[in-house]
Amino acid sequence: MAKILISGGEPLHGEVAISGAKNAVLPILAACLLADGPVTISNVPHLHDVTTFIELLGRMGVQLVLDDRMKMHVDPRTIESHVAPYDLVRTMRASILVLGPLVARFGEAEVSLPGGCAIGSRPVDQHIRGLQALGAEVSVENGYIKARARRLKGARIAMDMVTVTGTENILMAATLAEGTTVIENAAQEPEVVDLAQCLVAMGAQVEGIGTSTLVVHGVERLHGAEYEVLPDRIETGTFLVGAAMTGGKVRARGARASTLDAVLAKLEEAGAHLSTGPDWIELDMGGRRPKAVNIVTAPYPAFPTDMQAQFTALNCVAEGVGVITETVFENRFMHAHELQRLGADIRLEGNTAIIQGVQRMSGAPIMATDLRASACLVLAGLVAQGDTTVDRVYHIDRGYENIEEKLGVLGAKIRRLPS
Ligand SMILES: CC(=O)N[C@H]1[C@@H](OP(=O)(O)OP(=O)(O)OC[C@H]2O[C@@H](n3ccc(=O)[nH]c3=O)[C@H](O)[C@@H]2O)O[C@H](CO)[C@@H](O)[C@@H]1O
Ligand SMILES: C=C(OP(=O)(O)O)C(=O)O
Repeated sequence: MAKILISGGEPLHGEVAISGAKNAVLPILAACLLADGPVTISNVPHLHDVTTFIELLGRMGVQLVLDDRMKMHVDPRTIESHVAPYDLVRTMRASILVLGPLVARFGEAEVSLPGGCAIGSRPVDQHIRGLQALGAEVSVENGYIKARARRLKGARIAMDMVTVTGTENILMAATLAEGTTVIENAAQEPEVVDLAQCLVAMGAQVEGIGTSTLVVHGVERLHGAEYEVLPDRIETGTFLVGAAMTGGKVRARGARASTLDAVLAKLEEAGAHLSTGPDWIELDMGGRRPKAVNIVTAPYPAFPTDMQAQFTALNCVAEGVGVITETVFENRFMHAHELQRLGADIRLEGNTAIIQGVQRMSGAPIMATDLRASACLVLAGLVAQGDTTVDRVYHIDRGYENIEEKLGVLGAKIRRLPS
């Protein structure tokens, strides 16, 4: 298994280009199943999850071509299978996003249950309940969700909790339903907004985009379109935290500050000087040590759970005590044990981590357990004295494009060790 080796101690300095958002491009690729013509997607990030999604759509018969300008041309007209098999779904939860589009457009879908993963049990009951409310017959047999419907019918659906992919699945399904669907307690994440805007570009009628109530007036058909994926706010936040932890100065180019309010507020609280423009964010730490910050994760617009691990790493070397409370996933502190191996002072109490910042951490071999945990460990390696090797970095390739190259350009001493 490939590892990443980091020799800590170099402040990050310079400019880094932000890629398209993983959590936006995946639902947008799923939305292509709804169209009756080709869709062209630009700003597609080169990520392992994107490759897996392309393989999934390809197995269904969808034609996908990446041109020399990094635009993805998706032609769903050749689809011949409505099955998402276990071997692909198990490697990527987002595969569940084909469920709504398949049943809405083709009247049937068979999608493997994604199952639990490292950060929590992650059930899909809300996806199933929402489709049933739209009139689909849904059963779970032999590990597969099987859904059927002649044509979905609009309904009022109140989600029991805010779920990002749950909202996305129901939103996509509702675009081709007969009549109007109201989704209450909908997720407001920027990636949900991006998907909704892409659906509108394909001819969908959606009101309330960006609010907790989405109103979808079903249409007979969706057509092909061109759409540019929004920049990745979590990748952006990760580089900014890296700059803050190392006392450096980094400009994230192609970033959208409006999607990062809660994260930028915490970076300012940590002592960073921030400036923003229409498509960039610059963080200047001026060589200072960050101050510890308290964080409570929650659905957007509150602080994102996908940035929790990175701020846990920041608190490890900050001045003072930081308390981090994780309210979205029940098992998202596995990085804490690995950070302790570097000398971090962390006490876990249920869903809370109490972190006493230390003057310095020291390099050690550590192991990534999930995507954002691996990013957090790489950040910790940037400030730990000596060499840190992060094992199981396949997790990081799911969601970060060329992370070691991008950090290398910013001055980090980092390289990938082949397996
Ligand atoms: C591909 C993608 O976009 N992934 C993101 C998405 O994951 P994902 O969409 O899977 O996460 P959800 O928003 O659905 O999960 C939020 C909470 O709701 C629970 N839940 C969810 C659905 C359901 O049917 N039943 C249920 O109980 C989950 O277990 C969790 O505790 O949002 C998460 C929360 O912002 C992010 O961390 C992930 O990066
Ligand atoms: C948890 C994440 O992704 P996924 O939902 O695909 O597992 C993430 O992006 O941090």
